[in-house]
Amino acid sequence: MYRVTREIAFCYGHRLLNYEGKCKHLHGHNGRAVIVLEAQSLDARGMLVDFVEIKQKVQRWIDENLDHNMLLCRDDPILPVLVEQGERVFVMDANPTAENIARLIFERTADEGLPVVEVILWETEKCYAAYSSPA
Ligand SMILES: Nc1nc2c(c(=O)[nH]1)N=C([C@H](O)[C@H](O)COP(=O)(O)OP(=O)(O)OP(=O)(O)O)CN2
Repeated sequence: MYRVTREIAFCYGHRLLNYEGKCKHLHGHNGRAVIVLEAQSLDARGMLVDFVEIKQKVQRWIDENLDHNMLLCRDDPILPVLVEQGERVFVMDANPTAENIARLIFERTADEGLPVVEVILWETEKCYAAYSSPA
């Protein structure tokens, strides 16, 4: 089995709903997403997937949608205020935890047709969450 990974750094703001702690307030992170692809065989070039293809498909989407953006839950009461002020937001159906951001990037990578098996989202230097293919 072969694996390739590419790391994508991006900055985002968020806050957690239904959470008692400092993360219930608006704050930001320098996050890193690690995209893990897996396959049993290689193409004629000897590659599982060209690292450049991961950049073109996944990093571009992250740059355009998540980077320097506020990731907020659809139910967040501050959402209409920010929209009214012309602020940039990315609306999530779920609470914007590291787990749910990892899943969001996983599903986007799969939608691009890449053989993704895991996405790790480093939210801080010390904490990460991962989402992998259902068994
Ligand atoms: N399982 C999860 N736990 C937490 C999440 C999360 O997404 N999933 N998110 C947060 C906060 O958003 C953020 O990550 C801050 O965490 P915290 O450890 O409190 O902050 P620091 O890394 O700055 O820790 P210090 O010890 O204050 O340096 C919380 N939990």
